[in-house]
Amino acid sequence: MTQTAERPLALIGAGKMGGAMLEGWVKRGADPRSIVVVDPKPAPEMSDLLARHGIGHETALSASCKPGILLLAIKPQLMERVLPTLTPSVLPDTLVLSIAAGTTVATLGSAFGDVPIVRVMPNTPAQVGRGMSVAYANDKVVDEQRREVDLLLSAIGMVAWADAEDQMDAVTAVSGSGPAYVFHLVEALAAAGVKAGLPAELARVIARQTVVGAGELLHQSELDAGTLRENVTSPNGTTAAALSVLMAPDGLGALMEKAVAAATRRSRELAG
Ligand SMILES: NC(=O)C1=CN([C@@H]2O[C@H](COP(=O)(O)OP(=O)(O)OC[C@H]3O[C@@H](n4cnc5c(N)ncnc54)[C@H](O)[C@@H]3O)[C@@H](O)[C@H]2O)C=CC1
Ligand SMILES: O=C(O)[C@@H]1CCC=N1
Repeated sequence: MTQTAERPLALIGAGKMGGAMLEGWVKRGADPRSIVVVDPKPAPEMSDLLARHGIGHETALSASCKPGILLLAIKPQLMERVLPTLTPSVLPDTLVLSIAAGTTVATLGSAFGDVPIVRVMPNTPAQVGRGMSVAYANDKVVDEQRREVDLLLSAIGMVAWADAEDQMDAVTAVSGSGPAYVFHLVEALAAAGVKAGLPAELARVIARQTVVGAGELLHQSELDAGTLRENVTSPNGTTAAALSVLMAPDGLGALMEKAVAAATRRSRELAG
């Protein structure tokens, strides 16, 4: 991170997502003096992390603090109330980053004026350095600032750039919310194992480890997901029997399409 004690990164909201990003940066050795956390009510684990690493914490951003980067990680519904309180701290060269679902560049611009703004949609695996972040920049963002954002986000996972702001709603639905779908898959697989006759604890352990192992294999392998799926599937075997259900016209594909469409719609609604 290139932020300094004089122009720190101010993290506004150290909850589940802002906290996951912070934890990712701390694990990568970020200089605690270059970060200020603003949260009126951080979770106890977050307060511990801040204390352990000597990261400054305030309940409101002090007027004297002029962050180099202002990272907004509060709920979209709070933006209208909180943004005006931050305006005095934003200088013309402050880079405003927002991870809020739905909150548009126009909304941020109406609070802060003609400043560089980047919307970022991260996800919680950032906490362990395996995040997926997609960024969209307004036309005030210069190449050096794009590199700065790349550097910041690549420290906690992969980074991609969207070239149109309206793509951010579908991005939110796929990668922002996506970890929840995978965690639900673990829950559903374990529940199905119980229905098939397994003790609950054994079903929980094997469902979890199967997703962990498949994710790690996907991570380490050069093969795409379809090929890795085929490698499990013996002709006329057990996997083929299951996939004939999951890949039926009304199977997982159709369900996923409906789920992603619902999340995309909700992201658009949050824009107001
Ligand atoms: N949870 C996730 O997986 C993801 C969340 N997001 C976005 O991140 C944002 C935060 O979501 P979560 O972390 O899940 O919510 P959260 O509720 O866990 O965290 C929000 C934090 O903001 C703090 N806060 C409330 N008022 C504040 C104020 N005036 N100033 C500073 N901090 C304040 C709260 O105390 C809380 O710690 C949302 O806009 C959401 O759309 C984006 C990607 C993924
Ligand atoms: O559920 C939400 O609205 C946020 C945005 C993406 C993940 N969590």
